[in-house]
Order: sequence, then C-alpha cells, then structure tokens
Amino acid sequence: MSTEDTTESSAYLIKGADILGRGAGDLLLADGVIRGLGSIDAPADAIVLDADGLVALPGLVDLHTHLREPGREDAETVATGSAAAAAGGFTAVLAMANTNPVTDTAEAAEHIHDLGRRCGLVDVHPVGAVTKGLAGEELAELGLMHRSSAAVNVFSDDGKCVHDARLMRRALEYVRAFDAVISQHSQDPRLADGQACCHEGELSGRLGLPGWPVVAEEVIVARDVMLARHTNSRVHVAHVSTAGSVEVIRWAKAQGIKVTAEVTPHHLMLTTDLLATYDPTFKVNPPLRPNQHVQALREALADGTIDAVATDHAPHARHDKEHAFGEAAFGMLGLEQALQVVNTVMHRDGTLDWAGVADRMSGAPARIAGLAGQGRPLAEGEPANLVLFDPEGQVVIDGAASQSLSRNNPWHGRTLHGQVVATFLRGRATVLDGEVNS
Ligand SMILES: NC(=O)N[C@@H](CC(=O)O)C(=O)O
Ligand SMILES: [Zn+2]
Ligand SMILES: [Zn+2]
Repeated sequence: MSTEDTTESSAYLIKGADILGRGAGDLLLADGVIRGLGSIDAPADAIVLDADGLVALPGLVDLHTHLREPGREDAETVATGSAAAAAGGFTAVLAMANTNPVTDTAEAAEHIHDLGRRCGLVDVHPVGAVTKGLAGEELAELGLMHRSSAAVNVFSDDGKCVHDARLMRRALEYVRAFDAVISQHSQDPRLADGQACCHEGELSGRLGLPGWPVVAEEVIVARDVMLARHTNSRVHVAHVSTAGSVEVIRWAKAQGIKVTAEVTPHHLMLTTDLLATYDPTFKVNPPLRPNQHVQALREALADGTIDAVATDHAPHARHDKEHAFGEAAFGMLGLEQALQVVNTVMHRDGTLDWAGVADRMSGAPARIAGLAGQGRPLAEGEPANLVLFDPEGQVVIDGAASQSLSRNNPWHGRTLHGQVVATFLRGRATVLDGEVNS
C-alpha cells in the first residue's frame, strides 16, 4: 500500500462552487486529481454535486492533533480522530508524540502512519518526540524517524516544554540537515509550576485558582527564536497564546529568523472569563487568555505573523476530565469546529478572505510540515484534496454528535457560522452531505 490512494473512486463534477472566493466555477475530480476547472460539461460517469453557495477550499491541514493511539484508545483512536478530522474538512493531520508509548522511534512512527493509511480518511503524519520518552534528557532518534517510511518532518515534546536550552540547541542543529522543524510547547516549567491550571491574573486570584503568567510562555519563545538564529534552523511555536509572544515572533521574523507559529481556534475566540464557570472543559494548556491577547492573536494571524491555525485537538475521557477544575486534565477538542470558528471570528468580518483562510489552514501548515501533496492550490493536475464549506447559516454545536470518542468540546451549545458539507481526499469523498464515509 502507498499513501497514494489505490481504492477506486468515482469521478465527481462539483458544479458552481465559489472557488476560494474568486467566483463560481466547476471542478472535475477524477483519478485522484483535479482534472478540470472552470465551466465543464459532466462526463457520463461522473457524480454531479450541486455546490451553489458553497465555497471550495484546499483540504485543511492540522499541524497539531492528539490522536491518543496507542495507549489511550478510550479517549481517541486513529480511526475516530481521522473521522473527526475529515468531518472538519481536514485531509491531513500531524499526530502529536505524547502517546503511550511515546512516538520516539522509527517503528512507533511507522505504526501510527500505517494505522492512518488503513483508515484512509486523512493523511496521518506522526510527529516525532524531541527527547526519549518526552523526559527532556536525551534526544530521541530524530534521524531514524525522518528516514523511516513515516518520513517525520516535525518533532515535538508537546505537552512538555523542551526546557533544557542545550538540548533544544542540539535538536535544532540536528534537524537542520534535513530541513525538519522543532515544534515547541513554550511553557517554562519553573514559572508555570505543577499546580498552575489557568491564566494568572485578576480573575484567577478572585476564583482562588493557581495560574500561570504569560511570561512563562514568552521567555521560552524569546529563547527559542535566539536559538533558531544561532543554529540557522527552524523553530515552530505551538499554540501561541499571548500578545507578548506575538511581539517576539514579529520581531524575529523581521530579522529573518526561521520561526513559524500557530494559534488554536479556542485561543482566537474564547477568553479567561469562562473560568468563572469552573467547567473543566475550558481547562487547557496554554490557558485561555483575556480579550486583549485574543485580539492580538487575531491581528497576528491576519498579518501573517502567526502562520497557521492548528487545532490542538486534545480528547480526554470523562474520568480524566470530570473533576474539580484543579485536578482535571488539560485540553479540548478542536478538529470538527475549526473552520466554523475561523469563519465566525476571522472571515465574516472581512479580516481574512477565503484565500487567507486557505493559506492559514492548508497552504502554510503543509509547507511548515513539508507535506508535498497537501496544501496545494485548487488547480488542474493538483491532488484532489478539498473541502466544500457552506459559510452561511448559524449552527448550534451539539457535542454529542461528534465523531470523536471524547466529549470535552468547548463549542458545545455555542452558535457558530457555517458548516462543512464535503471533504475529498485525493478524489475520494471522505465526507458527503456532512456525513463521514468510513
Ligand atoms: N493542550 C492541552 O491542554 N493538552 C494537550 C497537550 C498540549 O498540547 O500541551 C494534551 O495532550 O492533552
Ligand atoms: Zn502543548
Ligand atoms: Zn497539544
């Protein structure tokens, strides 16, 4: 088997989609590629889909997904996470390394890659751990993971910060040889100690919850961009959450330092105020921040300082999440609502046009992760990876309808704009009429 889809799939003629907001046109998908674009007569064997009012975007790419397999198949599996991704319009996800066992060997990476291929709903690209067992002490087999059939290009100890500057330097030097990238969970463990469960500020004080300050993120971002400059290597800042981190990244990019960054849908929309509910659904790392940070993140995503939206989809079983706020696990779901959130907070007010959305959710993440067949423009001869999205209409999110095995969905009960109608992975409809085709 190869990543290239070998299953027979029908030809599809998508009629009258708004192609990246540039106006209505038809798209003919056949043999896994976009065969025609413009005004097309239906070939006899093609399934015709009326896409009037739908926008066509390249298939979304998530730089930051937790699939939980192996080890926590009660929270998510490659199959259920892939289904959630397809339902959200994704055609590729990067699966974080904090599984059990940790993805820190070539064999472990190949195993996850193979599970993804067997599901066939999205391309699953394992992220390799930076350090063995995420212990922060010894580098993992970065080169072997890269040279394996999983072709790992992104390395991260996500969930933990690579705190040792000497190890971070060595990791950056090492991956430079094959143009891979280190994705950092920027959280100084001394400034954000074991008790910290939310943003440190006036509200955390009032609620009596121990918080962690924005500077715990910012000092690591600042250190890492200097290490990236020193090593002339690529660092990626996972889930940026503060205005100060944005300032540092903006400065670093202006110096020509090879830094990229992502922001999550939840950090673009939700604020610290939700702490007042004491609902552990809203417990996440990095924590939800006050509104001025949310505004800075939106501006940075719009002007390209932040390159990509990444979900940090972090499923947790009920018995890990349903505790008092202080004891509950960190993390929330994100794959299924990411595009709706971006439409709601970034597109509808004109901040990001559809080409901008396509860049931040598909083109840029594919480039950062070095995925050749993803994030491509919608053009003739390109792989037929795309999503059809109905941008109009309001939807009240029902967390119980999720493809995910977990229910820690921060969007449950909220009103968002738009809906994914169909997703195509190399010409195969993984989602049609909003239903996943497993
Ligand atoms: N985001 C989270 O709050 N949790 C993530 C780890 C992480 O992304 O840091 C998880 O694995 O659950
Ligand atoms: Zn993280
Ligand atoms: Zn994460």
